[in-house]
Amino acid sequence: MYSPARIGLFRSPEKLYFPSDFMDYWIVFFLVLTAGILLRPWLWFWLRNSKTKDQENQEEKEKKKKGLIPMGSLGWPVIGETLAFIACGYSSRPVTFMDKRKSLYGKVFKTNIIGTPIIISTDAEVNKVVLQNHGNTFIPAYPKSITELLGENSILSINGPHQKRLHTLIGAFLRSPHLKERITRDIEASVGLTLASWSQLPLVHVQDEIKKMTFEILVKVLMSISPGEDLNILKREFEEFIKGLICIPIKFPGTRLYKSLKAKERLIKIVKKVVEERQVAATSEKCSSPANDAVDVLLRDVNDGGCSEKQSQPLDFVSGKIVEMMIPGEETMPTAITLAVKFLSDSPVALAKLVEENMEMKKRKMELGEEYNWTDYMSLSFTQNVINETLRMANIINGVWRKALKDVEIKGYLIPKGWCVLASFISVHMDEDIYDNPYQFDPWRWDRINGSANSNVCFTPFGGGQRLCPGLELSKLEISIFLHQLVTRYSWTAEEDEIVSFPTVKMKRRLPIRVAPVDRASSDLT
Ligand code: HEM
Repeated sequence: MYSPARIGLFRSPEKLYFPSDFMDYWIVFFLVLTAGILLRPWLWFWLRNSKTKDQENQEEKEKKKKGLIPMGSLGWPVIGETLAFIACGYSSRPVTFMDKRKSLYGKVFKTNIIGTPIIISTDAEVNKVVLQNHGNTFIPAYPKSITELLGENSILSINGPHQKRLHTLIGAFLRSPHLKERITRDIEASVGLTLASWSQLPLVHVQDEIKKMTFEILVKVLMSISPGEDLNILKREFEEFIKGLICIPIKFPGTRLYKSLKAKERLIKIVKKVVEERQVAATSEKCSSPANDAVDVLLRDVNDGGCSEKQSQPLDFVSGKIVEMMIPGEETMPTAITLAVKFLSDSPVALAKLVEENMEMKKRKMELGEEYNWTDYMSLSFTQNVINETLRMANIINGVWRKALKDVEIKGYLIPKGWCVLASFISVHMDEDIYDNPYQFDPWRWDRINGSANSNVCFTPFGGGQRLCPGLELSKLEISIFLHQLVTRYSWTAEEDEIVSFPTVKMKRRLPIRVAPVDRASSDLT
């Protein structure tokens, strides 16, 4: 509140009557007016100037932002550069799309695919930052049909602490020596029966036939179901379900998406029966032994109060997660094995070395009268080189799509909020500045590359960072066992075939081969 005493400087204390107060007001008014008149030009200039500076800063920021957005072309309205992208996918060099733009705009560029403006990174370090995802800036971005089929709480699309928790839980189980020891016997049995049946057939299409085996092993790991009628029904429903992963996202009776969603409901029902039986057994016996399968792992977690927000329907939650975990393993494993057979069929020198290494171990084991341990398979260094080289060249998951939740700057490139980024693994795997003769199947290159393949930012067939594939070690073990039995007990001849990369990696003719048993122990190794 105004108090005349505060301006006592302008009056004597004895003149404290109304006109004096009135004068005080006048003096203040006069001073303010004078100051206002004198300061006005300066104020006007200052305000005008500072406004311009704000604008300038804003403009500067926008300019800088624009300058940082990677260069590139968004192509035609709506379709963007989709046609060129798909055409390259169907060719024998799917990476041509990226290579062409890389040479025009640099390692990170923008484009537009299927109506989505997207930044593609062919730079291993940028990919690493995207995969590490510190600060949870990126979320997975899938086509609409996939998000519809997965549901919003799927392990493949959730983020933050729940994703981390589930990832750690599943990863710890899939990497555990207990599982690997136990599953080694199951894998050996499945591979043995599969190869024996192949040798009875005049012609085998590896890509189709191997799926029975890999699915059988996957289901064993996830819920301990053995071959039989239940497994056959499960397989049928699962195949119907995944047909809709890449389809037009229209959902009404008769459409592909609708049929797949119905198959998912039936699939969850079958899995839930297994989960319910296991829950009954779990409550009747106190279990302290290590988990035998993923159902055990998830049930124990929900019973211990984990994943608290899903506690209202814990058995539905567990069943849903089991079905979701079938997706990443179902297609990738058969493709990896099929392409290993393809590359070895075309590389007799590498095959001879593989036979030699595996026969040495087989003879040693026979002499000692020992069973194989999972570590025996993983210790075969050339076999591991063959697997790494297969995964590098096969590019089964050619990259991952993410969406930026805010503006992110990586290595001087800006990924604006709301944009998608494709971290392209295939571009790095086939980059001749990183790998000499990248199109040549050369397992020996892994001896020349310093450091482990598992910690190499230029080698990411299993992704990396927060979402690194939890099935990595299990996959390598399964492929090792398959290759061991194939090359130590059988020989094969493959018919001509080609790899196609769109929409997923496949053999054009499903890789037809003829398999025959051989007794290598008593014959020459080559
Ligand atoms: C050669 C075989 C395989 C390849 C090449 C492969 C590749 C990948 C890749 C690249 C990712 C990361 C996806 C992303 O970042 O968005 C991933 C995630 C995943 N994979 Fe695999 N995978 C293989 C086998 C398996 C198997 C056998 C299983 C299960 C037993 C499995 C389970 C998973 C799961 C659950 C995730 C999601 C992890 C998460 O988002 O937290 N994968 N896989």
